[in-house]
Amino acid sequence: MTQEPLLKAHGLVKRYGRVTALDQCDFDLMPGEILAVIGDNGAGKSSLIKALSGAIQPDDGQITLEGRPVRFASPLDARSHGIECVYQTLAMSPALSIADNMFMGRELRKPGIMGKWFRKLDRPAMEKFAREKLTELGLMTIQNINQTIETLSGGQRQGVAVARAAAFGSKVVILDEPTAALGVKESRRVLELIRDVRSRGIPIILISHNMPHVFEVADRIHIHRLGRRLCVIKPDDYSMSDAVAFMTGAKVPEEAATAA
Ligand SMILES: Nc1ncnc2c1ncn2[C@@H]1O[C@H](COP(=O)(O)OP(=O)(O)OP(=O)(O)O)[C@@H](O)[C@H]1O
Repeated sequence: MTQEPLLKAHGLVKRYGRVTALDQCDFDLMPGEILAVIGDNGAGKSSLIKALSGAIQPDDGQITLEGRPVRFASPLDARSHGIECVYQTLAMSPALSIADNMFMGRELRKPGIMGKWFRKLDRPAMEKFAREKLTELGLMTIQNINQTIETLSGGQRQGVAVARAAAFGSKVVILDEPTAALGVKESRRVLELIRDVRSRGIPIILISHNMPHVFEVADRIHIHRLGRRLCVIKPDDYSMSDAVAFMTGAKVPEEAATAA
């Protein structure tokens, strides 16, 4: 029995004035896989993940989640469908604690008769949840859940952002260049974390320019070129230099690879 894609897009178009960022772009993410998205600068990778995570609305095309058509009005809307995106900027508040950053807009509040915004934060419950999620992903090298984000290393910050996405992103986690600003050891930890998230059954879309990282963790690689999916390859079938040659147009993939 062939598996159906969990998240699928067909014919996505996004124009910014005279620039066509997405040009009839197709996409599919299978359940439980790590799918890398690679492409040259300006190829349209960010536009694709923004469309899939509700940050922009495509001008044309369809997105389906678990076989049902969806149209995300905002990132919040995509989140409510279980799609979490960790952008390069991480969107964290440096002066707030790890626990506070895990929630950000989804804080747990104590019970009461008043409206949500008037009830006190349930700090013990938030700290417990944050501790559990970080422990689940083996991230408890962080000593204190009340430590502020600004006191963490780059890798630990990225870890908290990934843990937050994995904790709330029940269906899909999208990571935009998660190892870009990190050293060798920290990158390694984040790659392990990505595998841990997959082992919990959550598929990951990984946007990266780092070919060794992509080839190390990806199950499949979506190669993006000139606003559309050029082909999908499996890391075992091609070399990194083949992938770069496809990305830049120096080499044309044979037909068979598009069905990978
Ligand atoms: N908000 C915007 N306004 C105008 N043009 C935009 C906007 N966002 C993206 N573009 C253009 O759309 C095209 C695709 O950009 P996009 O950021 O999606 O590419 P990318 O593959 O993610 O690039 P990079 O790897 O450099 O981040 C580029 O030509 C870019 O200049």
